Amino acid sequence: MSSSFSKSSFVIRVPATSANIGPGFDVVGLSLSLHLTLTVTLGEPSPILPKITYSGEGADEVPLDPYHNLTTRVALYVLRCHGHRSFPAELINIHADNQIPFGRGLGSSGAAVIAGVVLGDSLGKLELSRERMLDFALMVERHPDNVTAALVGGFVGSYLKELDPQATEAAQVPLSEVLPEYPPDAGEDWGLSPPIPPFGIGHYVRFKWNRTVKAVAIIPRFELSTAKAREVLPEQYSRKDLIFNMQRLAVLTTALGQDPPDPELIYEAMKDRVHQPYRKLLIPGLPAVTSLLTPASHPGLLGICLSGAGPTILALATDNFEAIAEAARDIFKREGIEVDWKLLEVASGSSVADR
Ligand SMILES: Nc1ncnc2c1ncn2[C@@H]1O[C@H](COP(=O)(O)OP(=O)(O)OP(=O)(O)O)[C@@H](O)[C@H]1O
Ligand SMILES: N[C@@H](CCO)C(=O)O
Repeated sequence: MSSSFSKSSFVIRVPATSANIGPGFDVVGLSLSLHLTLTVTLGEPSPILPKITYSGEGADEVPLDPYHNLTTRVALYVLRCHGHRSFPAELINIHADNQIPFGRGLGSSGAAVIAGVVLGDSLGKLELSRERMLDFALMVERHPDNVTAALVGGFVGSYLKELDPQATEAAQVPLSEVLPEYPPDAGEDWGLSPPIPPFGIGHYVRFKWNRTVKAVAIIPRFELSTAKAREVLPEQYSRKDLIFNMQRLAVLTTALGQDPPDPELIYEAMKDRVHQPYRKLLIPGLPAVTSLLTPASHPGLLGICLSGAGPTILALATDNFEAIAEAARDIFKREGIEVDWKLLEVASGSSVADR
């Protein structure tokens, strides 16, 4: 990932992601072909704060003040950790064009965070490694599945490393210290002592992916915040349920790379007992969609699950995409829920390019 400041304009592109893929709660993520694209314009140094313009998903609700927008707040965090007091004076405009719907389980916040880390890296000419970028992202979004897949692309598994007590404390500082209220009150200095991430918070590996497998995203027309969808989960699980998920996850990570893919194996391996059963209360139609659509009823279907924290449903398939999506639409309709659907490919990770 290159970052040069001699460019007058550059473009950052970050994909959507689907986390969990059934049993891999907070562990696996898949990058998908919807993007958050930032076009960054540099010019003559100016004391005026950079202007943010925005189009696409979330345009009616996203803050355009660089001190309040998630992406620019994260960029400022990265810059502050490297001795910069504020945005560079040469930063004139950031245009964000976003295809990733907010609060639907397609990793919009993870993409915004990764875009911010990459932006901070480029503006500060930091040349951070991907591993170090992940450390910064994990100080903001603390489950690694979405941000890792958005950063590196593909079908990815990740874990948070067990750090020594001092580093553990450093990695767990409250979010309000990582992304403080900006700007400071008049006369106050926000200083140059933001919480620096420890090194190596997250580790990841990319699994094989069979390119004939596509993702049908069935997207209900309502938002569900990740925070709300995590609140309904229990603190503890039975041994039986954990073994159920681990057995399936171990099979799934290899099964989705095999050629040809085995629908019987994958369908069962995408079942989950750790998060989906609890989230059905927030997503009417979820149990019906994940149980009534099968490879027998819809040839080409491989498996079906909740995408991230929901409410989007992800169907992995090699064929029959429209019939799968329309069948899911009918089930949601019975619950009074309208949906949109998109056929998506597995995408590359985040990138920076000259304009
Ligand atoms: N491009 C963006 N720019 C600024 N803020 C964003 C952007 N995208 C998302 N956000 C913020 O993230 C929030 C959505 O995050 P949330 O974690 O609830 O859902 P999600 O990331 O879409 O879903 P999931 O984490 O389940 O995949 C939005 O309401 C908004 O505040
Ligand atoms: N693993 C996370 C992904 C959502 O960001 C969850 O399911 O809550």
